[in-house]
Amino acid sequence: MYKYFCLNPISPVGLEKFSDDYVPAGEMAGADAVLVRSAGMHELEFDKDLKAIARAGAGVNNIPLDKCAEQGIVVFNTPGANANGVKELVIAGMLLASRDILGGINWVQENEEDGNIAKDAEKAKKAFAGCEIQGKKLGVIGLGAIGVLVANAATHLGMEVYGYDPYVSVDSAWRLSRSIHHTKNVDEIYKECDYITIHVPALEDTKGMINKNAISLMKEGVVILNFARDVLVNSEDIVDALVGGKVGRYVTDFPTPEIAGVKHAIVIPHLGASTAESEDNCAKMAVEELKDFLENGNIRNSVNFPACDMGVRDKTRITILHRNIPNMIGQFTALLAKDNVNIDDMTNKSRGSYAYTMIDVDNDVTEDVVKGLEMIEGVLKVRVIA
Ligand SMILES: NC(=O)C1=CN([C@@H]2O[C@H](COP(=O)(O)OP(=O)(O)OC[C@H]3O[C@@H](n4cnc5c(N)ncnc54)[C@H](O)[C@@H]3O)[C@@H](O)[C@H]2O)C=CC1
Ligand SMILES: O=C(O)CCC(=O)C(=O)O
Repeated sequence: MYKYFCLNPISPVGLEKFSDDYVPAGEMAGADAVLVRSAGMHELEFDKDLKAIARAGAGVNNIPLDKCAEQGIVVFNTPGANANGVKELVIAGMLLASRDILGGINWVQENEEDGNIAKDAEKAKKAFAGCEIQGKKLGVIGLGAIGVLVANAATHLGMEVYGYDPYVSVDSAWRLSRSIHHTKNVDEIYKECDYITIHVPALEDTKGMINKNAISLMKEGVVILNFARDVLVNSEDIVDALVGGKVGRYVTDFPTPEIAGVKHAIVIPHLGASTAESEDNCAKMAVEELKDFLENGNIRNSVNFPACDMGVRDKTRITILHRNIPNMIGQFTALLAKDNVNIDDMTNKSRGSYAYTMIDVDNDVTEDVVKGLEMIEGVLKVRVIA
């Protein structure tokens, strides 16, 4: 029996995929797995029962990845599962920034008692006029799951699209429309584009990337869209640029005290992935990843350990999360051989400082063998799935 704990509400469509071998836990302590959306986990303590955390979403800056790795806790995310939801809101954001739709709707609400509202609207509407996005230049920074969808959709709306991503994956490159101008220098986007949208993770080298230097290169009245993370945009610099008029509109999915209420900022309460479809997709993918890991030891879509897959388990499987250092496999196999445990199949994968070894064996595995494996310097967590 496995216990899972949801730190945020997770779509029941996903949770229904857990079999009767899984029970929801009332608290995190003692859970084998945690499901989370945006809840901050940096201040939490994890106990030794916790084996995996699944982020039902893309961004993992709310999870202490290194601390988890050190404790042998595998962290998963659900790449692409909410990308369409975000893409649609980015398109809406561009339209809200181009035409004063919100101002117009507010005007109607303020004048709802006006018996002459139809006639008065025809006079008032010039205050809410705007421009079209067709023919304008859009710069997309970050061509991953979301960036590619936004870039492709914008071409269908008649925009001229520039894309920048120095680490673009082969899959993303395949999906990207050929009409997109692939730039190798982000400054080209800053200088050329009327709309700039960022779709990169919050990392040390992306934090504050939109700052006064970047903004100084941009066109007067540029529209900046941020559906990635608040920290990517320097809040003082964006407020100054909005007040001074250099930035025409800043559309962000991340309310902060600094930006909420600033004129020409369009602030949305983190709704990018809040669609039934995205929530269901993320929850289903997260649950599938957890089940495959807990039942078979397979790792798919982890952000702190390597991908590793030995298929559906049909015999006793030993899984070892460990540091990526020499002579680990030699020590594991020597220890098993000493106890006459016959290895049927095994695999080892590494990623940065960490590695993972899966071993299928023909015999039962004794407590002594498990203790012996755990005592090997560099081993982080040992599990026997039988
Ligand atoms: N508003 C919302 O509800 C949501 C926000 N997000 C945010 O959007 C981000 C992107 O999501 P996905 O597209 O699904 O992730 P992804 O991992 O598929 O794509 C990120 C892309 O950014 C690129 N990148 C990394 N550093 C870069 C840099 N310095 N310059 C240019 N490109 C760089 C990577 O190569 C990758 O192609 C997430 O990390 C998350 O923070 C994601 C989903 C929902
Ligand atoms: O779960 C959510 O609503 C947040 C989605 C998000 O920001 C992400 O997937 O990175």
